Amino acid sequence: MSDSLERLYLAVLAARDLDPATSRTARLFQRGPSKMAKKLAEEAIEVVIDAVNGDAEAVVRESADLLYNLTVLWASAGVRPEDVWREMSRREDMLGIAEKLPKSPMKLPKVASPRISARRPIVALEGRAARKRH
Ligand SMILES: N=c1c2ncn([C@@H]3O[C@H](COP(=O)(O)OP(=O)(O)OP(=O)(O)O)[C@@H](O)[C@H]3O)c2ncn1[C@@H]1O[C@H](COP(=O)(O)O)[C@@H](O)[C@H]1O
Repeated sequence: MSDSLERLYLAVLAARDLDPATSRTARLFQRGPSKMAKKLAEEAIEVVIDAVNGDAEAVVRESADLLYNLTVLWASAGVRPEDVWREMSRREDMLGIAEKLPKSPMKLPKVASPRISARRPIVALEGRAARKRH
């Protein structure tokens, strides 16, 4: 999936300077981040509604629209796909999303693999405020 998103991101960057009269992407760049954010939010709501209605095919279509609008907003914000992949890897290295850690401190295996010993100590996060202490 990341390959598809990276190809789309490059296509969005290339379309930024096209004629807004013929390119939706160029039109979104012309109208700015608030319009991009509005479109992204609209697509997210469309995905939610279709999912609640159990319309899997519509969820697929709207998810593609959502990802398109997300890559446009990334480009506008100067965020690259690899920046997001790096953050996702960082979370994966912390044994999954921090909020999902067990409440008690993790007992790491006696013979830790190099990757585990290099990891920061794993602690349960009480909630969002705790996450700010990173
Ligand atoms: N991947 C996409 C892509 N996905 C979705 N969309 C557009 O986003 C729309 C979905 O959002 P909406 O449902 O809100 O669209 P809408 O119902 O027409 O409503 P409005 O946005 O017009 O208000 C679709 O109708 C598509 O026109 C896309 N438009 C462009 N791309 C790619 O972006 C690149 C640049 O294309 P251009 O923008 O055409 O230059 C190319 O690689 C394209 O394949």
